[in-house]
Amino acid sequence: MDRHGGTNVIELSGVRIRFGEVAVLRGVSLAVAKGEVHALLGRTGAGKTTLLEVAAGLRRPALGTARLNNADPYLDQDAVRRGVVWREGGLFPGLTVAEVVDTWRRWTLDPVDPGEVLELTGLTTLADEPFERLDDERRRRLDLALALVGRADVLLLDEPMAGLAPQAADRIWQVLRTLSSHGVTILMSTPNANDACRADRFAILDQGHLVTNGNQALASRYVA
Ligand SMILES: Nc1ncnc2c1ncn2[C@@H]1O[C@H](COP(=O)(O)OP(=O)(O)OP(=O)(O)O)[C@@H](O)[C@H]1O
Repeated sequence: MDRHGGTNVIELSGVRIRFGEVAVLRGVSLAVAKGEVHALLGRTGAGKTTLLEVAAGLRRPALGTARLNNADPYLDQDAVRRGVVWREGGLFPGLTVAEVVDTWRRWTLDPVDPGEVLELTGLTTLADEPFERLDDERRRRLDLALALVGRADVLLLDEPMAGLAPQAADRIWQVLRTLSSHGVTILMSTPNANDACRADRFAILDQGHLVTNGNQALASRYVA
């Protein structure tokens, strides 16, 4: 049971993935409760993106199971509204922030009101700004806004603070906390021990194994 009295939204059990001779995930189990922010801490190449791909239903484990709201995310794309943000977001040149959101909404069934996503991500005052003028941190917030357009219940975020200065990373954390307080479940990867320690819980991915219930002392050994 999670802290909202429901079951876990994300559940991975014994997940194994191998690329040729290389075993990247060697039996990884992980559960994330509704409204929880869960970090995956690991060095470059540890397999964090691969794990997020499994949770997003983009990759099927050779062994083990993945469940989002009790459904297989690979087979049942509609069981849960998921928003996924990879490190290289792809957007539309020449548009303002509001136009980017509007364009995205046209591709989405039953999209959220644009004002709502801009407010949740703190972009309301930047609605008329050409998105190319946004700095890295605001671009990340726009990526989050787009991920939310489809009423995502689950966000899978690949290194959402990568390359940001501490103050800019704080701003992203504020947005994640707002989303979590609205019941959005978040699984994010990070190579940064400090960010991992700011999540509700974190787990360390090391040599294909997940060390759950990571603590701060353990995390500091894994700083990238
Ligand atoms: N499609 C693929 N084919 C072969 N090897 C792959 C493939 N995708 C990833 N890998 C390898 O699997 C390992 C884990 O990659 P992954 O991208 O999941 O790690 P990561 O923890 O996200 O690291 P990074 O921060 O570098 O992205 C790496 O050694 C990578 O080279």
